[in-house]
Amino acid sequence: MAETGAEPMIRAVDVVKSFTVRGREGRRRARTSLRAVDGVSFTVAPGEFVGYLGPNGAGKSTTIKMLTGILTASSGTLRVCGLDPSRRRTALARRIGVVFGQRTTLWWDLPLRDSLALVRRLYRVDAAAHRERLAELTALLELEPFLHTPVRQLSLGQRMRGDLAAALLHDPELLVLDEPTIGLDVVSKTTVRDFLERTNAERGTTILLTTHDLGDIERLCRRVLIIDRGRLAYDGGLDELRRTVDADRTLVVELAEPAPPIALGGIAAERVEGARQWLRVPRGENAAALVAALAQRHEVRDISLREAGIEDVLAGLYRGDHAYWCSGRPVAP
Ligand SMILES: Nc1ncnc2c1ncn2[C@@H]1O[C@H](COP(=O)(O)OP(=O)(O)OP(=O)(O)O)[C@@H](O)[C@H]1O
Repeated sequence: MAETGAEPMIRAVDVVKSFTVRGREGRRRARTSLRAVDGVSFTVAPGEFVGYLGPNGAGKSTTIKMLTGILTASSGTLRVCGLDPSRRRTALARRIGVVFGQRTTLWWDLPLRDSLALVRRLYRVDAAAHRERLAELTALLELEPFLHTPVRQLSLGQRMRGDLAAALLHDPELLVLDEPTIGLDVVSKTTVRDFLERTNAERGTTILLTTHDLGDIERLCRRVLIIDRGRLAYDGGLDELRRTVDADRTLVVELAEPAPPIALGGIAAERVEGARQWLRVPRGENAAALVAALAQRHEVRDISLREAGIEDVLAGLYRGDHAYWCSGRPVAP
């Protein structure tokens, strides 16, 4: 992370959240303690756009609930905008915006416009400032066509745009998003991503984004934090992550005619479709030598080498393909 002299927007030091889980041990009822977040430390500087990633059940939502004061940490230190979230929840609410993609904070039966007016009162936003900000958000998020529609009649994409407006009406310093593009179609996703990018770049709003959407990650997150089984496993840039993991590449070969699966040394075709074959090139393997050997043995029409995308990198990490991943130690960016 680029450290600045400023106070971090988020500071987490050795944060733990344990839950008591009821289960059975043989025929006995038993209570066990589950560490959903297990000693997580990181900082986020003002103006950063950070992805908070990890497989299902990794501890992302639990972290977000602690950051926003919904849950109290079992131990460790947490400061958001310099405040302890669980003790200063109301003060913090005026300085942050939160959007949960799976549920709305808007009033179900009210038209969107009235819902947003109520948000103004909750956050005690001055009427003139509200008018100005609402006009701006209405234009950016294209809310006009459905401002007078009750929230319950809005499509998912319209509702998400309404929720984003509600979260940003009081011009918060930090925006925390939990799966904001879940279930949205391509056009709505693009609108939401464009909007988030602009909000971060032009207003300097710090954004922490939890998502499983690879498009969100590639498009928006310069830095990612990856959590697995409650532990922080990576903190650094997306490009460094690709390089650190050095995931396998794929050679796509178009032969002159269909042939049985190619086998060259230890490398075999993983997929065959007509004359086209896909070969996984392991890390450290010399792709040029492989191409030369292929050309000697087969009549090749076309060949291309596909670098691992972020999808391959994350899939490898989540599968536990990489040693450091299982150790749970942070990897230096
Ligand atoms: N209130 C709770 N009581 C007991 N266990 C909980 C509670 N909330 C979460 N957990 C457990 O804590 C772990 C982390 O859950 P969390 O919801 O933070 O994961 P997540 O990374 O957000 O997952 P997903 O991507 O599936 O939303 C899981 O094992 C979950 O079952």
